[in-house]
Amino acid sequence: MTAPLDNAVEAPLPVAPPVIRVRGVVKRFGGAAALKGVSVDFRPGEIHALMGMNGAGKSTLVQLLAGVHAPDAGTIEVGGAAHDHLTPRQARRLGIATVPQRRELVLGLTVAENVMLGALPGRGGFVDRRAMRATARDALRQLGIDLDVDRTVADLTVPEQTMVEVAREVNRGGDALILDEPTACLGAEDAEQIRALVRRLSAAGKAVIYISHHIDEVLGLADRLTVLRDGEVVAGAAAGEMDERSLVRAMVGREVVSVRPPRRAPRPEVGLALTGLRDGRFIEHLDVEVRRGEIVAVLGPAGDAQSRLFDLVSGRRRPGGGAFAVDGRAVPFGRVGRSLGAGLRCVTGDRRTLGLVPELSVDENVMLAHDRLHRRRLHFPAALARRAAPLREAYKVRALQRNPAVGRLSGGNQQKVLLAKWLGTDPAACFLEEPTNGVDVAAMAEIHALIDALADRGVAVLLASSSAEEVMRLAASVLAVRGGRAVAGFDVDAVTREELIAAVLGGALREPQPRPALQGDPT
Ligand SMILES: Nc1ncnc2c1ncn2[C@@H]1O[C@H](COP(=O)(O)OP(=O)(O)OP(=O)(O)O)[C@@H](O)[C@H]1O
Repeated sequence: MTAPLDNAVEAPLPVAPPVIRVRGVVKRFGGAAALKGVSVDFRPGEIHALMGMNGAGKSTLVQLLAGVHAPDAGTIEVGGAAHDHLTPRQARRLGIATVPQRRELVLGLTVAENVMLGALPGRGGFVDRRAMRATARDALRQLGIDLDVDRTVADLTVPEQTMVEVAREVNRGGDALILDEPTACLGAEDAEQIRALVRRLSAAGKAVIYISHHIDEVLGLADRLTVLRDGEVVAGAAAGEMDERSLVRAMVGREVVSVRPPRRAPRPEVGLALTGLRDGRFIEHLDVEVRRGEIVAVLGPAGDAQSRLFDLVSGRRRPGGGAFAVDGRAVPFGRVGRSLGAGLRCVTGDRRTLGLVPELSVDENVMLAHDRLHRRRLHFPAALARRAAPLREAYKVRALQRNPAVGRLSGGNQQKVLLAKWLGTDPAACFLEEPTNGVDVAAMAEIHALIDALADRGVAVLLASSSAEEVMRLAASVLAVRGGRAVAGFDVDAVTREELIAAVLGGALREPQPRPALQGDPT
């Protein structure tokens, strides 16, 4: 997007003045600073990536821009006027629009109605549907989005829904668009559609503020990078001036190396067995056997069988047929208590709605499963804190306050709480759905090491993932699924990443995550 910088040879190209200038902003939560004097400029026509580890302050910064929080010090200058804080309404009026990770659309309404939400054209007290459809069509066309405006939003794919939301924000006058991990959990093709839209936004002169943990993606997309660490800007550069290594170093403060331990021979006992599993729609037929001490992966395109498998194995839904057993004992489907009693722990990939209770504290969430299993009802805060402390430490849960509501943690730290909650309960077998969703490069290496340690302790680990890198890092064998049916089985040491991707669906797997350098001897 921007011309390569070669200041030594040529005079720098004129750069557009910033649409937003952030100067020295400080934000404290309960006395602890999430942002410690951050200054950064966002320019029109520029894709500006905000990078940083979990809890670095990225979301807090964009929340100040969107008027969700007020800074404790510093200013936000928009279009030349300085503000010591913005309200959400002001931010929107000034053209700052946010497209959060979770879609904010009315699913039962059409594309046109959603694009025009809040600005429906009226005639004689009625909505002028013709004008509404025409304006929506035009708004989509201007962004190069090819969608039928009469379709119901519930029927759209996830990337199509993201596009509708972006179109709505631009139609409402958004000049600076904040996109928070818009490609998280998307397959490669869907993610590319979103990136193409982002490029069109910047070509149309919009300032794009892009939060992502995907290093490859950011290096290929962004014009400018700002790295936050512990609430401070530690690097700011044109994208061409940083590579994967310098970016990881800036984010983490050191190199990140993931050590893959030699794979131990699993024990002979089968810890978890799924036989002939089918649910009529997402899973056609699945047989999987995981021995104690083994990690077996089910690799499929993002959104394919993984979450349905979680629903079936965890007891949320009953399948159309099949059987499952833990440690050789049959467990009835749909009976959460029975499968917990048998020693199976299932960790959802949807921490927000299924995994955690956002209003409860970190300690309460960490101990929730434990206390349920041991039928504990009384919670004396000091005792709870004492019991939660070793798990918080093992899973490196970081928060500004000692024990905030879990909903206040950064996304990656919420993921660590979820893993601690279930895996700290001494499982015989576990099912992990996308366990490193939204975590940073360092946390990913730590979580992978914790999963290795589970297998070392003899736990049977079934991993459902849409990341070829992740399954190659963790599993000994991989079952590739496509359309809910197992299409091939692989020994990880005898397959390449490309072969895995080809088996699943020619590139529809999750985007490569930040990749810690790998050390170790996969025997
Ligand atoms: N409302 C809040 N109350 C208390 N602490 C908060 C609140 N919002 C954020 N924090 C804390 O501020 C710090 C920065 O969080 P933030 O969500 O900005 O990080 P992030 O860089 O977006 O991380 P991630 O990549 O995990 O999403 C974290 O320690 C978080 O727990």
